[in-house]
Amino acid sequence: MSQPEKETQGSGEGKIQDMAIFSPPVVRSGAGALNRALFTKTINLAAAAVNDNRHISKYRKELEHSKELLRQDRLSPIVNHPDKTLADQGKKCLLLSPSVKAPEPDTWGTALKEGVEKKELSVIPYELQLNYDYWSYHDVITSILPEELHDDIPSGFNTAGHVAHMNLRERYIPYKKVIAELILDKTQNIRTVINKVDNVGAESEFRTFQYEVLAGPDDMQVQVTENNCIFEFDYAKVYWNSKLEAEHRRLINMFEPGEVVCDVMAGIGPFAVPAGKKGVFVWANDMNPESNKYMQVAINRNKVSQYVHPFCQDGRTFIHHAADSVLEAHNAGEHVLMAPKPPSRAKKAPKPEPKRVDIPPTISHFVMNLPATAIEFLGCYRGVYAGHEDLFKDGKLMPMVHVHCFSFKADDETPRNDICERITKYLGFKVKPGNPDVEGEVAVHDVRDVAPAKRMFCASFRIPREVAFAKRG
Ligand SMILES: C[S@@+](CC[C@H](N)C(=O)[O-])C[C@H]1O[C@@H](n2cnc3c(N)ncnc32)[C@H](O)[C@@H]1O
Repeated sequence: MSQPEKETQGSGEGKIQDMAIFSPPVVRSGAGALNRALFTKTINLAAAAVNDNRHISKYRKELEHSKELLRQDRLSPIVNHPDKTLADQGKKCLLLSPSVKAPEPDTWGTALKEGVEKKELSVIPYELQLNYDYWSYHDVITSILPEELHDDIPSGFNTAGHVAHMNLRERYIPYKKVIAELILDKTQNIRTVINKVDNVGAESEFRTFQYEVLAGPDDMQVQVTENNCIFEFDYAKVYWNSKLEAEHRRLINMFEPGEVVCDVMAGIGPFAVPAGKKGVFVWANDMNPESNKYMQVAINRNKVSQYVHPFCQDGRTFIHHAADSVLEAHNAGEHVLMAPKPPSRAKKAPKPEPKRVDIPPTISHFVMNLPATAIEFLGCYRGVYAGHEDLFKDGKLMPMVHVHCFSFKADDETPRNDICERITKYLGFKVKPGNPDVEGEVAVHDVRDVAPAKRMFCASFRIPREVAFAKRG
């Protein structure tokens, strides 16, 4: 087993080599448990003992300027004097670069020499103690993993509240416990580390995954804040991806207060709940009963129940159902009363009336974030407004669909053309890349990388009139 290392300074080494003395001991102790004690190291340096503390900042500046001061991440160059009696009197030292040797005045620069001549400084040896807490995740893991695994060190993970979710590659599996403990130690607010267990074909229709707990308690009940809303949920039972926050915000920014949005695969409501908070009516559906349950929790927690209506249906049937039930709600005069801003105390103005906001008759946006298959649901828009041409007269725009999907990673038009071909096939209407406000044209937004050759996109287009007003089958 490797032992804690004691490193001494070589002489006449280059700067890069000097700084290598700050790397952690190499501890290739295998895949077992993380032995933090092995990461203790003593580094022999020189220090400038400052005789009068009033001179500290002057010499700190001068030695920094002459590059004799130690500059090392996460280390302050000002330390207590190594002599306990002097330290108790408050005496301080400035740590010096490894190229300065205490017993060799010819390694001292002018600032140091002048300070010594004036008897304001003395150059002394200094044993710097570093331990496990000092080194970063990357430092420690590099010293544990064998060199052949250094090319692709696992460093990224998804988080959901206090849970770090890894997707470790096969060759790092023997080190999974060590990696997880390190992540726990070196990442603030992480209490549990899990690894996705790859069972071919086991990916659930609700986009949840099988996992194994690598470190910390098996506690998947998490709380996250996204787009100013709080979500509490069981990460083992519902879909959540913190990397989608910007995409959620991008679409939410397109929704206007008082419009209706239909989120066909809403999950626990990361589009719906913040949209509701800005006064958008949302028909929010998810087929997973657990998502529906936690969406209700988020609706209550964020006080958006007037605006966000949760449903638990198959998205395929929900598209027609939503269009019909929004129209019914409108016809029934459903509305919200918005509390007015309280009048300023100075003015004795009468209390303003609450503002009435009616549910409009039609849906302005449909959101479909189920990238693996949502395009295949597009046939369900056929007849969504059958017999309701009147609702879209006088220049009223047709609803906009935002459908998420995967395609190839390429700098040219290939992914856009591929997506439009698939939309054409499932919508039953010829579309091409272009301006989403023009019938038959689609704007394709590049959302994020998901795999080396695969990206996630969002295709936005208005439902063609021929599709929306077709007879229902
Ligand atoms: C990728 S997640 C997206 C959830 C949410 N929109 C978000 O951005 O986090 C897809 C969701 O679709 C739901 N789902 C899967 N099949 C469905 C279906 N046929 N109808 C409605 N929802 C479905 C899953 O339960 C899951 O919550």
